Amino acid sequence: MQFSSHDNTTNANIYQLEKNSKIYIAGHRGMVGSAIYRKLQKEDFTNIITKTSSELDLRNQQAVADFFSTEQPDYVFLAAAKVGGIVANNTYRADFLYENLAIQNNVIHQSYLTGVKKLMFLGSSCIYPKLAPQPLKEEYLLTGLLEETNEPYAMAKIAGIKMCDAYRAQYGCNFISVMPTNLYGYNDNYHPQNSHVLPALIRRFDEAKKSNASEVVIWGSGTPMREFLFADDLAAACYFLMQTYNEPHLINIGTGEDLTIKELALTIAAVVGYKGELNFDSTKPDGTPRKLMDVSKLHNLGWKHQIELKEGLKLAYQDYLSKI
Ligand SMILES: NC(=O)C1=CN([C@@H]2O[C@H](COP(=O)(O)OP(=O)(O)OC[C@H]3O[C@@H](n4cnc5c(N)ncnc54)[C@H](OP(=O)(O)O)[C@@H]3O)[C@@H](O)[C@H]2O)C=CC1
Ligand SMILES: C[C@H]1O[C@H](OP(=O)(O)OP(=O)(O)OC[C@H]2O[C@@H](n3cnc4c(=O)[nH]c(N)nc43)[C@H](O)[C@@H]2O)[C@@H](O)[C@@H](O)C1=O
Repeated sequence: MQFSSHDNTTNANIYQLEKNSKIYIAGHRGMVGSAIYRKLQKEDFTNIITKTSSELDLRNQQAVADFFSTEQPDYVFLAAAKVGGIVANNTYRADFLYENLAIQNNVIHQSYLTGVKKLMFLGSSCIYPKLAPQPLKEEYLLTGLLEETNEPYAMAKIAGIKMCDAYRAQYGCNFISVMPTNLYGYNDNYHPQNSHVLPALIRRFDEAKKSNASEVVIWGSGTPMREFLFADDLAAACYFLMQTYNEPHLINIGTGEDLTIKELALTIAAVVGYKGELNFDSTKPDGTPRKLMDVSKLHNLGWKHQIELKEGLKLAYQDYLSKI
């Protein structure tokens, strides 16, 4: 193992993923983790290890230490987290901060102790300042105040980025941080209150269509802008970066295209086949006015998304229908 200087530059040993490398996907039943699992299976990886949260609670320091010292994974995708939409983030503020810090502290530290060759930490676009210039460049991290509704979650994610960088700088660990934009896809969370906007509206429009409701409630003003990436595209980007990217700091993953929440609602209504009216509920928070990712760093490395929003929405709606 090489020792690094304190300037956070890349001094970690670089290894190549092998088809029989032991790969731990933390959070493999979630939307992102299951997409990464599918991708690795498709690429013929033969030694993927997984645990559900009831088999291994990643908040439990001793349990995580025992797991890592027994299993000794070579590579780790850290896709386990407490995740939710704007109201869940704002309501369960303590849980979002505590649980995410605990999970990432345990997994990152034990990965260091057991000599994991490379770890990928998944952050989120909410780490950027609420009113940062658009599109969001990686260097805008910590240049302004965060959006209030998800500040605890964002603080945990920022700590995760800094932790990966600190372990790289002090111990030469090849731990990388990727920042996905808002995601959707198979195995999404369709909870009426706690989910993100896209799955929430798929459900609400589908229920309204089936009950012949004359209107559908959309939270907030409908004017905030969001960018959406299909989770299987995200998994492909994670796989690409796990093979090719070995730098400190962070890298954005997104499409580089966004739309208003009203436009999103109208697009989902068309995919679902709902023909009634939209009713905007101004008692609900808007959150950040816009968070469009600058994806030039990722594009320059040679990766671009494949699944456009309309196509992804059809796939997500089919998945929703297959599960209700
Ligand atoms: N969804 C989105 O729009 C975005 C997500 N991200 C990031 O991507 C990552 C994955 O998110 P996503 O797939 O959507 O989330 P999900 O809620 O779909 O999945 C989260 C997974 O984490 C696991 N998990 C949660 N708590 C624990 C725990 N205490 N111990 C062990 N496992 C636990 C769950 O395991 P189990 O099923 O076994 O209970 C679950 O499978 C997160 O880091 C998130 O911050 C980033 C940007 C946007
Ligand atoms: C991924 C990202 O997700 C969260 O941030 P967010 O982007 O604000 O997430 P959201 O999907 O919940 O909302 C997007 C917009 O949509 C509006 N909106 C309309 N109607 C519904 C609705 O029915 N549900 C929800 N949730 N939002 C709705 C809502 O009012 C807001 O203006 C972070 O907390 C954090 O978790 C994070 O990193």
